[in-house]
Amino acid sequence: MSEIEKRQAAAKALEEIQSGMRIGLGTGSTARHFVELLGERVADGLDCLCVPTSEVTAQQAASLNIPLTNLETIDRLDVTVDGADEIGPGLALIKGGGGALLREKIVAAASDQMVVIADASKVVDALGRFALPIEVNRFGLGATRRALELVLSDHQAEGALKLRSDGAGTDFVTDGGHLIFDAFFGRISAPEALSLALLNVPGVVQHGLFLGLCKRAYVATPDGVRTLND
Ligand SMILES: O=C[C@H](O)[C@H](O)[C@H](O)COP(=O)(O)O
Repeated sequence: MSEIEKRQAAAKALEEIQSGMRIGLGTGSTARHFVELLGERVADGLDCLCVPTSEVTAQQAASLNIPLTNLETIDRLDVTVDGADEIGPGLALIKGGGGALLREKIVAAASDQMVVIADASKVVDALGRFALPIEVNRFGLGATRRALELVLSDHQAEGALKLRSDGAGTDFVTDGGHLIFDAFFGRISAPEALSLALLNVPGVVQHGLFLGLCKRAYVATPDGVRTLND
């Protein structure tokens, strides 16, 4: 996806933002454009209060003087704008390619609406081509891995579990201090059942299937931005 298309999708989502709104700020290269554009509106006098979904987004937003708060101080958000790794039927999503899935899901669930911004390559007929991130507690990692392997086998995963590395030979650690397994399914035919099975593993903190959360997606194509509704 070109940066131009990411920005076009972000600009479309920005049209939904009105003064006084409480906004969840997503994470990733597409959400980054939204935060940048929101920062311009704030500089022009827009009144808003935002909850970031990662330390990276918090730093970006703070650098743009976007007013930030948290979910202890406020109960609900009007809207969350975030990217996605895959957008499947019914606007079911895979998220967490950047490791922010836990905070992203907490913030999306506390929002009246979740709006996703992406390019057309993210839209799929069935979820699972992108590896599903599964955030796990470090304690009991071997036991969690074995339990997850059973879940993968029950759900006909095409590949193995892979503990995410940070690229420098050490484990990737999330903002919450957890680790991530990436699970290669190929095709997820029963997302709801898979979600429940994963959450049933004691060491699993959260997974990157976002089901029933996204209300609208703005998908940038070379011919313009398409709107998908759930
Ligand atoms: O953990 C990261 C998030 O779920 C991102 O929103 C997702 O990976 C999409 O990122 P990008 O916009 O960079 O493709």
